[in-house]
Amino acid sequence: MGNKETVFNSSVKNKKDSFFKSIKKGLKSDLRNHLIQSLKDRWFLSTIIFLITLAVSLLLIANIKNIEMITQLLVSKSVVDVVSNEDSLDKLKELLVRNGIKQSDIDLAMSLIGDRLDDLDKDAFIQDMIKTFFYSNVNYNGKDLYITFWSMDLTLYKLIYIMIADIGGILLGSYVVFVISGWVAQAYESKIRKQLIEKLIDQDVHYFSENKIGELIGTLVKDSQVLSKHVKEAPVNYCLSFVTVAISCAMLFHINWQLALCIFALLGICVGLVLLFILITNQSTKNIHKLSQKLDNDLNEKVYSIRLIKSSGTFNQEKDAFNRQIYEVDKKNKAKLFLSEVSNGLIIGGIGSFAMASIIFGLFLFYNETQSLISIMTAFETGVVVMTLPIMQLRQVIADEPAARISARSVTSILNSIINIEKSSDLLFEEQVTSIKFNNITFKYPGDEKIILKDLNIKLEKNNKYAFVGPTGSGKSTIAKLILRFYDPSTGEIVINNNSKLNKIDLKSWLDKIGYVDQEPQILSGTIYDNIAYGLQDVSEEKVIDAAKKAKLHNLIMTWPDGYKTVLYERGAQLSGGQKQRLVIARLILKDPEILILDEATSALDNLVEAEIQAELEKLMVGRTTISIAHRLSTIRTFDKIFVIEPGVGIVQEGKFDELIKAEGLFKKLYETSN
Ligand SMILES: Nc1ncnc2c1ncn2[C@@H]1O[C@H](COP(=O)(O)OP(=O)(O)OP(=O)(O)O)[C@@H](O)[C@H]1O
Repeated sequence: MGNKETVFNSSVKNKKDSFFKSIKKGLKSDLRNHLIQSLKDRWFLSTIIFLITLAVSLLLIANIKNIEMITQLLVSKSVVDVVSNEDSLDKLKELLVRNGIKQSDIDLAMSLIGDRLDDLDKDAFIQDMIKTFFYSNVNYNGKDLYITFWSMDLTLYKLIYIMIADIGGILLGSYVVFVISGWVAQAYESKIRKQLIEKLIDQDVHYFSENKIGELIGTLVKDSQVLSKHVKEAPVNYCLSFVTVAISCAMLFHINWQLALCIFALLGICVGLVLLFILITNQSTKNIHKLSQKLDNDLNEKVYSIRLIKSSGTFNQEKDAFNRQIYEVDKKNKAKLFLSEVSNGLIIGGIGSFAMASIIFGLFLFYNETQSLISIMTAFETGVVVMTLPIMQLRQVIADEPAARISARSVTSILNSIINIEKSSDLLFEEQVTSIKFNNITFKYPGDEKIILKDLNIKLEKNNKYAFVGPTGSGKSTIAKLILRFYDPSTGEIVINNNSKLNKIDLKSWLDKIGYVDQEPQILSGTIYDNIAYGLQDVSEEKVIDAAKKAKLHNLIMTWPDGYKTVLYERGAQLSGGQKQRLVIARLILKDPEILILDEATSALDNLVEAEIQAELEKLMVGRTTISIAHRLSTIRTFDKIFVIEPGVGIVQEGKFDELIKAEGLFKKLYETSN
């Protein structure tokens, strides 16, 4: 028994702790930081938003007083109407007779006071009657009923004009506030997108292996939008609700504290329950977001590998897999609605029916005080409606908050991600590259224990052609990636011209000297002209055309109706493998780099096209330092030095093609198996 109790107590304690933790976390959330930052960024506009929101709240609240005064004047008007009516006395006599008073008694009474009635100052009588039986603040001057408020004599018509002006002010104020907060949100969304793009472009290559591209794009597109929508709506609505509730609370307590206490106790219960259900649904919102992110990512991946799906005939398999995922998200979303919509129900059904609740409370409290009932209740009704309007508006903001919180977290996690490879430096590399030296390089991919390169010591010199060969996975491409600084070595250093450490020099100034061809030619959607000139500023049209001619691409381009303005599809989908490689070579020719890094540049081509492209590359290699990673050993016959790498061992042979082919070893084996 004691044990059970301890377990129960500790589980209650844990739940309590996690409840308070989630409240604390909520207060310190990334979302809150984003909201504050967005307001700080546009502090002037934010101040205007705050002031106009304050004014709108005051205008809303002014209606409470207005309605109270209008009701008082209307009730008083009925007194004036009755007393001023010439027939009223006769009607009163008829009424008395109908209800059992003798006509003779009435005549006797009238003979006693009848003459005096002619002398009666009717206006003073009406005034007195209203003040005695109804409202002490209502005055009558014989023509109009009015209430003196802040030294103004307010008649019924004046109050109606004020109300119309008030409504106009609320409309205009709300419109202006939402336009301005839209600006603030739009500016923040653009800023966030800009920062995300900058961060992702600056981010290390490794980051894109660790994080899914679909999720990153989702954050860039979807999360920044969700966040900006929240930035647009949350501050205005919270501010409007807070100010309106606070001031109307003061007014309602001033009108009648007992009734106000009942309403605010009810409001407290509803708000508490809404917050509780938001916290309860938080976890399922997170789970759904994760599932949706996975769906986005898979969709992105599958569209990217559509050729694989088409060629493997896995259409139905893929459709089924997606349908399953969509069904799962759908099911979870529907299940979540049971809990999440309780908040909506509470706001619409609970807070929305406060006006009715106030009538019920009012009836109990003022059953025997009819006059109080009419004016207090009318003012109260208005007050409650005014107070609940912004809260109803806040409903959507509250419903969207969990999703906005997750989006804020995704955005923040990208923005706060650490970049290990420093790209900019004061040390610009402007001299010619005479040597690249690998000093005791050991390399492991980040987060991976496997050593890919161990104690690597090599020197690459100007105008020579170097090749790296070896079985698959031996680390050839990794060497190219280290020279391009996709990664920094785990230990050891790469030294340029015997005096500059590669990780200390400005990366752009270094990459300006390198032309890199990947296994998969990198082609962007855009015109063929822009693709050739990619990354270069101020290149003349003549030079672009000249480069295309040298890469044997010009004649093909001229057969297209739009010539150099032809827009390429994504990844150059309408080009053949050979045409893509020629485009990349044209880009290299135009860039005219000192160093060429060719990572299996021709491996995807057939023999005939490969021979043609190889010939273009050979021409390009003249007078440059070339680093080639080659599977086809025939392409490196004329190279100055070939490094042979064995996986897990490192460089096991080096020398010229003719020397290596004669020696017993890995190179000979590779050569024999490739033929
Ligand atoms: N981003 C990465 N994260 C972790 N390991 C990686 C990463 N990229 C490559 N590797 C591993 O590093 C090793 C060397 O890869 P690398 O691409 O350099 O080999 P390679 O010799 O160029 O192979 P191939 O001839 O097949 O292109 C491989 O075992 C590979 O699995």
